[in-house]
Amino acid sequence: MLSSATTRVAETRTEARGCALMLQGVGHSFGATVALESIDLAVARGELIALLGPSGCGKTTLLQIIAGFLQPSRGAVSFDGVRIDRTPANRRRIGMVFQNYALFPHLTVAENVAYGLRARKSPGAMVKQRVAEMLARVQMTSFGDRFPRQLSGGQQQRVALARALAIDPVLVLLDEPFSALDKNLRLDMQIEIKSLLKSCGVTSIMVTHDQEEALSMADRIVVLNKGRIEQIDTPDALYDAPASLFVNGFIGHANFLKGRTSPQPGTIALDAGCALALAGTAPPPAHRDVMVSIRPENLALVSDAQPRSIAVTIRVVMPLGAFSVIDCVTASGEAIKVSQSRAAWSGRPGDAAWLVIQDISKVHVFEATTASPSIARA
Ligand SMILES: Nc1ncnc2c1ncn2[C@@H]1O[C@H](COP(=O)(O)OP(=O)(O)OP(=O)(O)O)[C@@H](O)[C@H]1O
Repeated sequence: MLSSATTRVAETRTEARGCALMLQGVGHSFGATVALESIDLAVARGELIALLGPSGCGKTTLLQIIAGFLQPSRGAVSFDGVRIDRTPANRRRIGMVFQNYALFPHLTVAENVAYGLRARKSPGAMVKQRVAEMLARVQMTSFGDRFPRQLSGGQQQRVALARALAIDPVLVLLDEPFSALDKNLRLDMQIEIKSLLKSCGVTSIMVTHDQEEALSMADRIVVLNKGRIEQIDTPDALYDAPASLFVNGFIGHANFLKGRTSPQPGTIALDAGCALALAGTAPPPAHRDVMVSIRPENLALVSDAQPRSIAVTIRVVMPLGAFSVIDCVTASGEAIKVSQSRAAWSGRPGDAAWLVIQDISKVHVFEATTASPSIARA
């Protein structure tokens, strides 16, 4: 009979075989600074993962550990079930795309793409064929003889990706890949690079502090905060069911209103002066201070009081094309933003109005007092 330790090792190997990259208890400290606590993450083959979080949360440290530029202080990194945390970076077959592209300025586009293959001593004919293949893939065939300085930001980005993919990597790591591009080009490049990575079927991990970028690109997002994982989920699940107040505030826009749970199960008295009847099956306990999160698009402004509506005064109306963002204030002094079709609201600053919650099941309630608030879904 197997001991429990042996069984656990066997289970771990089986789990590891089912995914491309596995991090188990990975932590890192720079002297007294704990950059990463204990990260557990399993990435499936072909998956595109975004590491998302505010400045200093440990994204770059984690990426460097995966790339092999940094040895973790604790834990194990495996690829296809094999430990790689002692494998040097140049033997991991990982393609990197950096923030500033990091193309070699003295090499042509074709030589840049060929660089990793030549470093691996691939035969000349094979290098030539692979470079042509990669340049065609990123639609840069006619740019092979140019130097990086003769390219636009978007074109340099494509070359950087072609160079990363040329070595037929098991993993592609992208470090803030769009931050040097202007806003208009950024969305086009996000679409292009996502479809390229997906068509190659390569497993990819992208670091970003831009939540919209993570939401639009990734299959799953790892939200990091102070060196710890707050939540790993699909973009939709993170938006619709945030596991903590931090995730709720970090992903998308949210209004947070103070309130207190009433003795009747599932009822909350808002400081803003109305009572909410929650729709979920797990209401928070009675007599607790709570934070109620309501997304701006889950509110509608109306000009007459309705049952369970929140009385507000309009402060600012910001027309944003088809939609307007309307900034209001409650009688208790709390600010609330509403996102509403421009045609649906014609009020002006100073007007009294009422807010109606559109879908109570999309309202989230967090206990206000704990450092790591537990969620009670409305
Ligand atoms: N070489 C280093 N020496 C000491 N502390 C470091 C070093 N590198 C990072 N840190 C610290 O480790 C923590 C995590 O840093 P890291 O660069 O991984 O964060 P990040 O999420 O990538 O931040 P940013 O988005 O600003 O790049 C921070 O507190 C940072 O100050």
